[in-house]
Amino acid sequence: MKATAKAHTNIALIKYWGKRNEAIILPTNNSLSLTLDGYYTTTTVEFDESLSQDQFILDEQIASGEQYNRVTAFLDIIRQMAGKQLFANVTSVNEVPTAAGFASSASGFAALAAAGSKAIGLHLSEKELSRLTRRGSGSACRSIYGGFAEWEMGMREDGEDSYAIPIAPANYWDIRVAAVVLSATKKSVSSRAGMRRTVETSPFFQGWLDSISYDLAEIKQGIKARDFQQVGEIAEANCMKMHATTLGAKPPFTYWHDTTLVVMQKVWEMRSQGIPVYFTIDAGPNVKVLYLPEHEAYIEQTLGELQGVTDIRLSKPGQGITYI
Ligand SMILES: O=C(O)C[C@@](O)(CF)CCOP(=O)(O)OP(=O)(O)O
Repeated sequence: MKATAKAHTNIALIKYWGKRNEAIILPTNNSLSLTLDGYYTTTTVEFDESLSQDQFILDEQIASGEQYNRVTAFLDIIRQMAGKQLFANVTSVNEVPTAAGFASSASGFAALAAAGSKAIGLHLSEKELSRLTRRGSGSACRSIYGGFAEWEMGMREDGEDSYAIPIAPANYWDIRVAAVVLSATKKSVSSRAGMRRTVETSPFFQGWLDSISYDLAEIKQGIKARDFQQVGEIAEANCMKMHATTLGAKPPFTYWHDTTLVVMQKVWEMRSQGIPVYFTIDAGPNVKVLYLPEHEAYIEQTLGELQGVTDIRLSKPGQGITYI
C-alpha cells in the first residue's frame, strides 16, 4: 500500500482570493493558473496496518504542529473515502526553495493527494483528484494539471462541483516565469488569514469579485490566441486588484515590502522600453515576472542586479501529476 507522486506548484494569473466556505475550502471566485516546472514536491505515502499514528517527514525533518496536523487531517479524508482505518508514513521532499515564499502547499498537497489516494487503493479521475486536493489547499487543486488550469468555484455548498479543469497543456505555449526572491523575512499574514480578513472587512472586496468574470474571459481569449500582451496585462491588473483589497481591510495590511515595489517599478521601466514583461504577486513579498524566452537573459540579469534580490528562479510551463 505504497505510492509516490510528483506535483509542480502553480502561479495564479487570475487569483483565488476569498472563501465562501472555510471548512471544505470553497472559493468566492474562479481562478486560473500556470503550472511551473521549476518548483515541485515528491511525496511517498505508505499505509501500514502496524502503525498506530501517521508520521510525516518533510525535507528529512519529522514534521510536527500545524504541518503535521494539516497532513493527518487530509489523510483522514482519504481514509474516509476508502473506508479504511490505516495510518501512513508520509515522506515529502520539496524542490521549492522555502525562501521563495512559493505556496509550497500547492505542490505539497497535490503530491500528497495523488500518492495517498493511490496508495490506499483509490483510483481517482483527475477531476476527483483535484476535488480531493482542494480540501488540502485551494490553489493546490490546479496543480493536478500541467500548463494552464482553471479552478471552477462551483455553485454547490457540498463542493461536488468545485475542482480544476485543464485549459491548455504545458507544451501549448512557452511563456516563462521568473520568481524574484527577496531577502524580506518579516512574516506576512498567511493567505488563509489574509483572505478571511479581507472577505470579512474590506469594502473593496466586492469590486474584486465584480471584476473576475471579465478578467477570466479576457485572459482565456489571450491564452487561446497566444497573445502575451493581453495575458500579461490582465494578470498584472488582476494581481493589483487582489492586493488593493488588503489595503481596505480592518486592520489594513499589505504583502508588499520595499523591494517588492522596486521590482514592480523595474518591470514597468522595462515595459516602457518596449520589452513585453509583466508581474504577479501572491500572499507574500516575492514577485513573479512573466516574460517570453527571447528576453530571458536580459530580464534575469536586470532583476538580479536589484538591491534586496537574493535569488531568481526561472520556470517554464510545468507538467501535472506524475507517478514514480
Ligand atoms: O494562488 C492563488 O490563487 C492566490 C493565492 O496564492 C494568494 F495570492 C492564494 C493561495 O491560497 P491558498 O494557500 O491555496 O489558501 P488555502 O486554500 O487556505 O490553502
